[in-house]
Amino acid sequence: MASFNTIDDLDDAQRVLVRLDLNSPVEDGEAQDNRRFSRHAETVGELADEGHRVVLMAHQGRPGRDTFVSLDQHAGILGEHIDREIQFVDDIYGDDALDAIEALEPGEVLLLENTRMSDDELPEEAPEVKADTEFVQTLAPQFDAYINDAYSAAHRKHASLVGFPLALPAFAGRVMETEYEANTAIANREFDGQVTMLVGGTKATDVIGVMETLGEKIDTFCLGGIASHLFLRAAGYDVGYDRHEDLDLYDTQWANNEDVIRRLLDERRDQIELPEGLAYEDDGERAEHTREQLDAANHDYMDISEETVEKYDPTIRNSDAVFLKGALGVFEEEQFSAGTVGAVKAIAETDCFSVVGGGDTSRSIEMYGMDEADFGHVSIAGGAYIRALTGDDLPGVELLVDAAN
Ligand SMILES: Nc1ncnc2c1ncn2[C@@H]1O[C@H](COP(=O)(O)OP(=O)(O)OP(=O)(O)O)[C@@H](O)[C@H]1O
Ligand SMILES: O=C(O)[C@H](O)COP(=O)(O)O
Repeated sequence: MASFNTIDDLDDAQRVLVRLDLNSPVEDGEAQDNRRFSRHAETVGELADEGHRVVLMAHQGRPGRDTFVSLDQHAGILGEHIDREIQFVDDIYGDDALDAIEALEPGEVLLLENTRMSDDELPEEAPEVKADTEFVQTLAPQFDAYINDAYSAAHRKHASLVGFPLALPAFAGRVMETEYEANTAIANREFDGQVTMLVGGTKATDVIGVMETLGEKIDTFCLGGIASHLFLRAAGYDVGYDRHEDLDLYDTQWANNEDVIRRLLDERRDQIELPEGLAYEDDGERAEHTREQLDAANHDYMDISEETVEKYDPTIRNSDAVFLKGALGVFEEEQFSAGTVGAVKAIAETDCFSVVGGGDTSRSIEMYGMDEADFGHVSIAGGAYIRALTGDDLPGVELLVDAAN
């Protein structure tokens, strides 16, 4: 097990810069509370109680998406979880941010604006390049220590994740510690019987990219969400194309993954279960198309069909281990929840080891009245947890380990 320094190793009364992952669902412009807030509250509360001056960084959404919003609401939500005021400044490393940081008293907490509003945060680049950005070079001198608590974003090489560990003494927060331990232990575990992975969500690139490596470990992949549409497109069905100019869900991910999808269908076809059909909205009601009826130009497909739910059910129930990454449909709308809820309920009712991962996907457990105790591990990480399953290092974690050595 790799070792890094944790907040137990911090000196007293430090000025600390803490990277959280508060990336949340946004409905009608409003950030929704979710378990990322309650989990990070432990780290933030502890640092404030210890008398450190605490400055928080986090991202929200991706530029161009409707989830790409300010973090002003996040400060209030996190504050409720730690029962303490969290100040917010709509700036990242300009004068307003520096003044607010300077004015902090011991035990006070300040949240900076969405890191992805700085051009220096994205794209993914080497840590040395990120450490040299104005973002890191301006903020780092204001602090004694950098704490990374964002395990669920540790697979990204963004400035706030990989730049600061080269510029400041670096430590792991409580969420980083517990998620890293749980996910690494799971990645190293051997399972005897049937191992199934349910793959869905919108971030098809994250899941398809690791399916080839995981193909040695996983017996069956059951597909839903955007990944399933791209596999159906490769199989010749009329789905998996962008039809809204402002929403790039399919075509870029298709271009980035077409070769892998075709290779997987060629070499691992017997391990991959695809939807028999998909559901869409017709006059406010749920309606379904079989694969042959799919018609991408005229419909948004929001869930796997009922027949697909029935097909995946015995695969799940006959498994000794089940991993879920990404919702199988838009479960936030009840009429498109059948795929995700059907799968999650089957996992909960089966005597198997299970992991439900993903910031959004893990919300389906509370939303549909299920009990977290019925799952082996509920991770607030999605992309990072399946990357960890492949045994590959996560850049954000690697840098913490390097810092400790
Ligand atoms: N057919 C679909 N069309 C549009 N959205 C979908 C579809 N199927 C699933 N989704 C959405 O996918 C979202 C969850 O997947 P996402 O890829 O964002 O992963 P996540 O669980 O948040 O993991 P991570 O932590 O990696 O972001 C859900 O909010 C759900 O509404
Ligand atoms: O929600 C997540 O998985 C992390 O916050 C990373 O977000 P990203 O996939 O937009 O980089």
